[in-house]
Amino acid sequence: MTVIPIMIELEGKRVVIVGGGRIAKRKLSGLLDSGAELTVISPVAAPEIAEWAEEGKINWKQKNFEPTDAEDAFMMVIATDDPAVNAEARKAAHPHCLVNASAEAKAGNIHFPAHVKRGKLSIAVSTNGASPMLAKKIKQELQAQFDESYERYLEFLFEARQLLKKTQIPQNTKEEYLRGFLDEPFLQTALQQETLRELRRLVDRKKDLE
Ligand SMILES: C[C@@]1(CC(=O)O)c2cc3[nH]c(cc4nc(cc5[nH]c(cc(n2)[C@H]1CCC(=O)O)[C@@](C)(CC(=O)O)[C@@H]5CCC(=O)O)C(CC(=O)O)=C4CCC(=O)O)c(CCC(=O)O)c3CC(=O)O
Ligand SMILES: NC(=O)C1=CN([C@@H]2O[C@H](COP(=O)(O)OP(=O)(O)OC[C@H]3O[C@@H](n4cnc5c(N)ncnc54)[C@H](O)[C@@H]3O)[C@@H](O)[C@H]2O)C=CC1
Repeated sequence: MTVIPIMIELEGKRVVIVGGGRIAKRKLSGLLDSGAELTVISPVAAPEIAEWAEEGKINWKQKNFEPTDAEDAFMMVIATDDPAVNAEARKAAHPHCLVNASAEAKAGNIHFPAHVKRGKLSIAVSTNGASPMLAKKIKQELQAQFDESYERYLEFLFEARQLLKKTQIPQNTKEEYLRGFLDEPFLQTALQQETLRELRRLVDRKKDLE
């Protein structure tokens, strides 16, 4: 059996986090910007979780987990320090629910990979639970290799590709351009801006011909 990496949109989806400790906080911090409807079930929670609840970013139900808390959950993150509670929560999950069992790599049906995000670029590293620490180490190496400048670079690549699509340049030439943009010098803002200006001119010329 092998695991398949996917990117997932959680906007408006109900995500239930069981437990409110260090691990629940870490998983939540990666979920806050997803637009998901986040609910934490835990009698006690880390200060940051309490703050997020006060700010209205999440719901915090200050109580022990009960099976009804799993109702309608699209995803569950199970992260209490009590194996019996974790097992109860897993059992309560709907068969179609995405379940992250943080305390047992073999249980559940999704893992969170270590994640480098640079704007539109995402690099996820997974060891399938063999060594989360190696995943973290590789993430740190990738963070150094793909520094913050990649965020702007991805915006450039996106815009340049959209503009190219609007020109009348033949497909194989378009692909040559796109490949060219992957060369090192295009990481520089000046060249990015100059290229976008030229592409905009090409698009305008096409409009003039129409
Ligand atoms: C299966 C998985 C399920 C899941 O959580 O999704 C899982 C499971 C478990 N982790 C455990 C321990 C640790 N996990 C970390 C760190 C991270 N763990 C993450 C993911 C995953 N951990 C998923 C597989 C990822 C993969 O390998 O592909 C990362 C990558 C992402 C994230 O957490 O978002 C994040 C790095 C964050 C970053 O990038 O900075 C550290 C180090 C640290 O905290 O610094 C330790 C202590 C050292 C050690 O034990 O190795 C234990 C034992 C618990 C116990 O002792 O009871 C289990 C349970 C088990 O092994 O059964
Ligand atoms: N996946 C990962 O990356 C890692 C997972 N772990 C595992 O995650 C588990 C949790 O670790 P931490 O967050 O550090 O523990 P923690 O002690 O900081 O937090 C445990 C939380 O569970 C809550 N809890 C206890 N009983 C509950 C109940 N009946 N209903 C709802 N909530 C309840 C507590 O209120 C507390 O907020 C550990 O047992 C460990 O096995 C540990 C390290 C890394």
